[in-house]
Amino acid sequence: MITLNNITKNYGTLTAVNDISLSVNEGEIFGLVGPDGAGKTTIIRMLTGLLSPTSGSLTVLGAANPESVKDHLGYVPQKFSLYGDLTVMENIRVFGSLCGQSEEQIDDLATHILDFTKILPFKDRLADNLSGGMKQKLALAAGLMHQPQLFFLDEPTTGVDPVSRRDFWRMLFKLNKEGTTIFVSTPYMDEAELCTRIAFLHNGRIVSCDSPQGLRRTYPYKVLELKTNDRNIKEHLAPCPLLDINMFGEAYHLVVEDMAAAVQIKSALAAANIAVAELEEIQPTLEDVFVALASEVA
Ligand SMILES: Nc1ncnc2c1ncn2[C@@H]1O[C@H](COP(=O)(O)OP(=O)(O)OP(=O)(O)O)[C@@H](O)[C@H]1O
Repeated sequence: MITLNNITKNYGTLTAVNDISLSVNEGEIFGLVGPDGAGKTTIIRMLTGLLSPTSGSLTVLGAANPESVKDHLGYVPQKFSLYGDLTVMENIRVFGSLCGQSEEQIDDLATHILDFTKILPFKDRLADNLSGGMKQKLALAAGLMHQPQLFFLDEPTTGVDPVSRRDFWRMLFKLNKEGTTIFVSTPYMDEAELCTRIAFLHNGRIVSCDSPQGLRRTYPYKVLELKTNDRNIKEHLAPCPLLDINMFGEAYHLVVEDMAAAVQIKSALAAANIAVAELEEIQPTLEDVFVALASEVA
């Protein structure tokens, strides 16, 4: 469905995408995962034909020029521009008319898609008056007016509340089950978990590409989860052989070479009179994996 061969994109002297190669198969939900500025938007814009690579080659649905297959591609850009002074239905009709369909076809399809994206009850509401989550659903609906074979979504849930994000992903799963291949970028590791395969992007390079389970298997360290209310843990554990400490919600993830470090950690905590609710080995999260991979290449 997609191949990228040694793709580089420079903006002046800045290399935004650096010698990237990957392929995406039909039926996948492929995630491009990385922090702000990693190069996600640039890659999606090259794959949708909006930007040309500086060097390297690519194919999308078998075509070297994505422009030539654009009727089969859907694209929800990161900054989707809705017509705020038009209603939901009017916005959708605009996108339908760009696909060269008759008015009747557009109305039938729009009703079906607005129903699918659960915004049909709001079809007469001005886009400006939609909540953030509903705006994203409208963006998804607009992208679907193409009935795409391959659907690109650039950080579609950034800034959307957790419930709407879950709702949004349910729709992506359903679309995927119905045969649409999905290529989605996200900075969220919980969304990365939902993809069939992900490419971790860091400073324009792919640092690893595999299924979430495969990436976890490559993790070379152990992670101990420490639950405590104390917020000076880094200080107390300074003498211990820790590779890294990161906060995850209310807990700390302590990265260690091997479990022998646990004994030292426990005695350092006891010496500092720290009440520990829990200290146990856990499976590394994708965020643990990403942090380790990113620091290897930094
Ligand atoms: N038109 C441009 N001109 C110059 N630099 C650019 C341009 N577009 C992007 N960049 C730079 O290229 C790098 C990659 O940007 P890109 O938008 O692709 O990353 P991203 O992973 O999508 O991040 P974000 O979520 O912040 O958009 C960044 O350093 C960005 O500042």
